[in-house]
Amino acid sequence: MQQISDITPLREIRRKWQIQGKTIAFVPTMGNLHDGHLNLVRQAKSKADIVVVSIFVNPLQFGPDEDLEAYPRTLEQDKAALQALGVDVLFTPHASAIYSRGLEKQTFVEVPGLSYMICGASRPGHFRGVATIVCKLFNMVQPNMAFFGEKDFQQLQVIKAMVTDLSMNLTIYGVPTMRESDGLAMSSRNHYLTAKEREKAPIMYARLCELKQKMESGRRDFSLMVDQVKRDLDEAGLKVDYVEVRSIDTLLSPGHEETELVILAAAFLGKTRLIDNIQVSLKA
Ligand SMILES: Nc1ncnc2c1ncn2[C@@H]1O[C@H](COP(=O)(O)OP(=O)(O)OP(=O)(O)O)[C@@H](O)[C@H]1O
Ligand SMILES: CC(C)(CO)[C@@H](O)C(=O)[O-]
Ligand code: BAL
Repeated sequence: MQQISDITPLREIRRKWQIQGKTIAFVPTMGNLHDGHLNLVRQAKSKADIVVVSIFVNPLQFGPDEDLEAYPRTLEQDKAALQALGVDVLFTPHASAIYSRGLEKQTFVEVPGLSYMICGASRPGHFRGVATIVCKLFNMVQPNMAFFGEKDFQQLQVIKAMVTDLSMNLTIYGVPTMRESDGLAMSSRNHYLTAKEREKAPIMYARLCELKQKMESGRRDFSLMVDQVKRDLDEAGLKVDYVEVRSIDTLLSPGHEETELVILAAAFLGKTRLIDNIQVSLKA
């Protein structure tokens, strides 16, 4: 595996692969890799000749009071894991090269609508930061396909909308969420949890699973059931940001006829913001 931090050598190797007729898969990350990330890499390897992974903790997607400084950085450990999986290139750009004119002057990409709701309402500017960095990374790596986790479901929808709206020439794959054995979605931010918080954390997914089951068995009083989930999480000591039932494609509130839904939730457990989601089909 080759580690590249500058854009020029990345473009050179990209040109070589192009001449050789190789297909290129890309997995963007912020590092501190766990099995959820590694599973994206495995999927990427199964579909393309070449796999490029990026590690870049993107300042543009963090709010002023968020955890940019504290975000776990574990490059050596990450490199060993990616090497073992047979990744071809690890791209680790520096912020000064990515945002060479400074964050304030940076041209940005914003996907309207989808970026302002749910997580976007709680984290203003977050999805603008995500869309901008992903667009820039796509321009640098020029992949044929890119892989994103369903754990960040709204992010996946924002990226798909950006790719469609800007006529980008690549395929986006969503990969199911990898979980710990007690159901907690794997996340780099789980490291912030104290031992006591870690014990409580699986309750969010457990309540989402129960809600899904009730919906699929015919109950249609979504808002009453959502309120109950919020109360349960609150009683368990989580500070709920949102629990929402949305249409899977648009992430808008579902109409009566819609059958393909997603339940999305975010809550603080101490200082840690946990997010999760589960897909629901009312057809069955
Ligand atoms: N448990 C998981 N299962 C599947 N994909 C995941 C999982 N966790 C993260 N990903 C995906 O990995 C990619 C990189 O995510 P990121 O580096 O932000 O990791 P993270 O663990 O989600 O960290 P964070 O704590 O910032 O949410 C994204 O596409 C994300 O959706
Ligand atoms: C897609 C991403 C790498 C962009 O910084 C980030 O939002 C993430 O890790 O999910
Ligand atoms: N996994 C999404 C990146 C973020 O929370 O900033």
